[in-house]
Amino acid sequence: MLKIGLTGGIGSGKTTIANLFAELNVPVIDADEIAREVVAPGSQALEQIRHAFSERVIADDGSLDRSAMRELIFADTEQKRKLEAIVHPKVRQSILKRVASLDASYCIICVPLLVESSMANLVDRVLVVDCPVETQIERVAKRDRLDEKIVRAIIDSQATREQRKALANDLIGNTSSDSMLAEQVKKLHNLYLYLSKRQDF
Ligand SMILES: CC(C)(COP(=O)(O)OP(=O)(O)OC[C@H]1O[C@@H](n2cnc3c(N)ncnc32)[C@H](O)[C@@H]1O)[C@@H](O)C(=O)NCCC(=O)NCCS
Ligand SMILES: Nc1ncnc2c1ncn2[C@@H]1O[C@H](COP(=O)(O)OP(=O)(O)OP(=O)(O)O)[C@@H](O)[C@H]1O
Repeated sequence: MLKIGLTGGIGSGKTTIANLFAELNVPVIDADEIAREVVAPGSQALEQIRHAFSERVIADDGSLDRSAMRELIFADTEQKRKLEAIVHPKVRQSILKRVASLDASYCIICVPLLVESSMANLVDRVLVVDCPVETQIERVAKRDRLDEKIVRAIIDSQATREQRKALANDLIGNTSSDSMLAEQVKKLHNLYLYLSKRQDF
C-alpha cells in the first residue's frame, strides 16, 4: 500500500486537508491523535512522564496537563527532547500497527513532525501543506486562544517552510480561504490512485 505522509507547520491546515481525503474514503492515520492516546491516564507513557517531569505536568484528574507541558517544552529544548523520547517511539509503533491493519490502495499518515523526527521513513511520498507564518499564527491564536508568543515559540521549534518544502513530493498552498482545497485534494487523490497501481512508487 502506498503511504502518503501529510505534514506542515502548526495551523497550516493538515487536519483540514486530511478531512478532505477522508471524505474520499481514504484512510487517515493522525499522529497528533495517537500522541494523545499513548499518554492517556493509566498508560505506561504517562507514568514515564510523571517520573521524568514530576507532578507539575499532571492535572488534578490524573491526565497530562497539556497546557503546563506546552509551556515547559517550548521554552526548553532539553525538556522537549525528553518528552519526545518517551512519546515518539510509541507513536511510531502505533502508526506501523495501524498501517498493517489497513486494506486500501493508499493511506494518509498525518505527522506534524515528519521532517523533524525519524518518522519520514514510514512513508513513500511526502505531501506538504504550506502557508505563511503569519497565517499560521492567526489561525492557531483564533482556534486555540493561545498567546501569540507561545505560537511563535512552537513555530520556531519546528522545521522551516523551506526545510519542509525541500522534502516535498507534492505541495498544497493553503494561503487563503479560497485556496480551492477540495480541488487540489481531488487531483492528488487521482495521482495517488494511479501511483498505487504501480509497484515502483
Ligand atoms: C505539548 C503537548 C502536550 C501540547 O498539547 P496540545 O493539545 O496543546 O497540542 P497537540 O498535541 O494537539 O499538538 C498541536 C500541534 O503542536 C505542534 N507540536 C506538538 N508537539 C510538538 C513537538 N514535540 N515539537 C514541535 N511541535 C509540536 C504540532 O504542530 C501539532 O500539530 C503535545 O503537543 C505533546 O504531547 N507533544 C509531544 C508529542 C509530539 O511530538 N506530538 C507530535 C506528533 S508525533
Ligand atoms: N484555507 C483556510 N481558510 C481559513 N481557515 C482555515 C483554512 N485552513 C485551515 N483553516 C483553519 O485554521 C485552523 C488550523 O487548521 P488545521 O486544524 O486544519 O491545521 P493543522 O495543521 O491540523 O493544525 P495543528 O498543527 O495545530 O494540528 C483551523 O481552525 C481551520 O479551520
